[in-house]
Amino acid sequence: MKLVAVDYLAPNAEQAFVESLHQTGFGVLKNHPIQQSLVDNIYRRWQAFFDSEEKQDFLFSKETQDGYFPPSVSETAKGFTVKDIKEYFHYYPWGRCPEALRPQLAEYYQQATDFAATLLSWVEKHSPAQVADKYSQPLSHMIKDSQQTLLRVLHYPPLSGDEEPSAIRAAAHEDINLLTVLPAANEPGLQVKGKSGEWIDVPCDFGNLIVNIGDMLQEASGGYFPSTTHRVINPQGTDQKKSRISLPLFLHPRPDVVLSDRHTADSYLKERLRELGVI
Ligand SMILES: O=C(O)CCC(=O)C(=O)O
Ligand SMILES: [Fe+2]
Repeated sequence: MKLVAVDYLAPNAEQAFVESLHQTGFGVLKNHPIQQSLVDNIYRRWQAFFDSEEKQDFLFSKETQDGYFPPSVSETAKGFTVKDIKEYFHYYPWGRCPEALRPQLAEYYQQATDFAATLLSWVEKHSPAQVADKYSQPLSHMIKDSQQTLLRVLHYPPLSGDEEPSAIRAAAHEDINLLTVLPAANEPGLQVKGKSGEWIDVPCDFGNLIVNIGDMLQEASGGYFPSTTHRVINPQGTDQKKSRISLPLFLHPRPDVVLSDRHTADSYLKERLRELGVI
């Protein structure tokens, strides 16, 4: 299995991108319309936030799940017992955020959500008819006016050497949501699991946009679009001293959206969050 960046401006971009999502659960886009200077700026300013003690003033709320999640409470992936080596901030337009950082994050959230709606319309248009028949409404409508779409600012701190031996930055997992949109991080490390169990580096050239299928779209498409396992590995050598920042946007349907015979978005999300131990 190989992941190749699709040129957003190429005439066959839509088909090539959706085919990559079908084959691998991942699609990588270059020359896409999301403003790279905005992403750069967010990486820089949030690095300063994570380096400061100000973050303690924005501790997350267990009820609403917005705010700062310190390393001591960060996730343990399904099936693992050791916590990931990361801290993160959950941004929702209605949630807590340092005011000085809000305008940029709000702007990115809007741009990336709008672009995701376009990508979902590509997915729908290029789904085989028997797959598209399963969608309870157009995919791009499922996320319209959703209050659940989550922008996560992730900071993987430099390694100190006294991490638990088996801990990694993000243990192998699948995303819960419909679709994830992720600008290439400022350092490598993201890998996706291939069909024969091999780990493949996601092309992380600065400026690439990485898109992956989440469990909810796998559910809604009857498995045609696979929610592929991925992870973030630890850096080696002198790179151990470097932080890594990434910015996944997890597109969530409104809670009442029907995904399948078994699940609405809400019932699905609750089941998965309980498994993760965060609710
Ligand atoms: O940091 C990354 O590159 C990916 C993060 C990720 O997979 C996640 O938070 O679900
Ligand atoms: Fe993920």
